[in-house]
Amino acid sequence: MEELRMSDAEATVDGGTGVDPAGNGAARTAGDRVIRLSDVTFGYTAAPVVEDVSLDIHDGEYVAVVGPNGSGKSTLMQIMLGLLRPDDGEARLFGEPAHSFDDGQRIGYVSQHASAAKEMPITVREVVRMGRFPHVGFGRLGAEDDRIVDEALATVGMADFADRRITKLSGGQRQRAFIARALAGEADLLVLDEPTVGVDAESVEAFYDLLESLNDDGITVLLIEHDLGAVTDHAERVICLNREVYFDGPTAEFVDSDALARAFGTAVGFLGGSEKR
Ligand SMILES: Nc1ncnc2c1ncn2[C@@H]1O[C@H](COP(=O)(O)OP(=O)(O)OP(=O)(O)O)[C@@H](O)[C@H]1O
Repeated sequence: MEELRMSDAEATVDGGTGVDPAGNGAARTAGDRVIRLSDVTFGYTAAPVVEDVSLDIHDGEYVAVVGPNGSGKSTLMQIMLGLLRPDDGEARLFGEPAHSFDDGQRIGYVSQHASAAKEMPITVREVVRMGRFPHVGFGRLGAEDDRIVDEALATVGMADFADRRITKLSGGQRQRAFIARALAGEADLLVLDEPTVGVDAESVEAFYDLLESLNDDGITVLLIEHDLGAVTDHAERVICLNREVYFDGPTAEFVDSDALARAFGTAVGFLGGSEKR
């Protein structure tokens, strides 16, 4: 899937109950809810691949979605972002029905497939400048936009690579460039679908350190991840999915639970550090 950019609308929040099934963010209010799924069921055919999922994700959280291959993680993500509409139940994004949400500047999307931009003969700076396009329409970028682009490049440690072609970067550098594009767009929700597939181990660590520091700065991070070590090292909350939600709560509790084994239908142990399973 391509990077997702939506347009500009004042975020509204529902006046919901603030119910927090995961027990996360108990002190938070309904006002800072980013995503709400209520009894969501979806199937590409008659058989559901996501069934009866209810959860809230709040502003500033760092949430990882884990589960076996084909367990519905990407589908769930697309429902959250309004790209797929539930057959039953409701998905809300920044308080609006997800399918009609159109605020491109609020969401940055990075996947292992990254973007068609990675094949294009353009520089890192040009990729990052794309993040400003929703802000200036078809107009030209001004000095303030360039300042924001430079700041985004510096934040992800890519200032020295600004004039390098995106095709000449390593996988980890390329993902940093796409994060910078999201930052330049002033996204406050970063959605990442297995962003480090094909990225070398050292860069993976640095990449997760970067995500953590962005999260510390207040950006909400929602991550689909196969690397359970990265999840346990970095995410504060885990949603374990296999069609249904098997676990939704703090990472430390997930590690001690049998949710993973139940979701995978087999005994699965945690691997340390950033080892892959
Ligand atoms: N566009 C589609 N049309 C029909 N079936 C689909 C489509 N996309 C996914 N599926 C099926 O839906 C199920 C869930 O797929 P999904 O990609 O959401 O799982 P996932 O957990 O993200 O998988 P992976 O970890 O392998 O990427 C799978 O059985 C998959 O084959």
